[in-house]
Amino acid sequence: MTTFLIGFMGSGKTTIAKLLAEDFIDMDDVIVKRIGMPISTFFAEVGEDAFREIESQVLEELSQNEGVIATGGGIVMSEDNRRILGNADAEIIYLKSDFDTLYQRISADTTNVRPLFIDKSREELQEIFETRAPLYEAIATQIITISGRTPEEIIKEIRR
Ligand SMILES: Nc1ncnc2c1ncn2[C@@H]1O[C@H](COP(=O)(O)OP(=O)(O)OP(=O)(O)O)[C@@H](O)[C@H]1O
Ligand SMILES: O=C(O)C1=C[C@@H](O)[C@@H](O)[C@H](O)C1
Ligand SMILES: [Mg+2]
Repeated sequence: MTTFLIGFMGSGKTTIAKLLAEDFIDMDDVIVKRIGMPISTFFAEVGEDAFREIESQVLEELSQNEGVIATGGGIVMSEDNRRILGNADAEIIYLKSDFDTLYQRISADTTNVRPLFIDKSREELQEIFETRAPLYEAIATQIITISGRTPEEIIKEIRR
């Protein structure tokens, strides 16, 4: 069985995946290895479109895998990606949150500076969030509200 974690930047996909399975796969890490540079550098030097193509390719490959997979926050933007996720015999867990919580976390996370955080204003990022939110909801098989809850509380609910 495959478990995909989906959700906006900062929703805790990587954090929760790590707690669910030691040998989890983080799509962003797979992509960083493949492109040989940080995602923010790739966005600046090659562009977001090229990133999205690689992201789709990686998703296609990983959809054959077993185990826990943390996806990139933008995975739901492509119809192809949504089809791959929908066709995979997989659990798709949406880590749902309000925008303010996410923005606070993204701003505070100095170890992982997201390219969209650098490039966009708060208002632009909120617009992206509002476009994506219904897409995450639509493909999820389980929706977990994460605001105000610890990672331990969240994995307890996922396992229940
Ligand atoms: N339940 C939680 N409560 C408080 N802080 C959390 C929680 N889950 C994650 N965090 C913190 O929020 C930040 C973002 O978490 P994480 O990197 O796991 O998100 P992500 O969904 O993988 O983001 P991205 O899509 O950018 O990869 C980190 O600093 C992490 O420590
Ligand atoms: O939300 C997004 O569009 C992104 C989220 C990250 O996981 C990375 O995949 C990248 O920074 C793009
Ligand atoms: Mg992550």
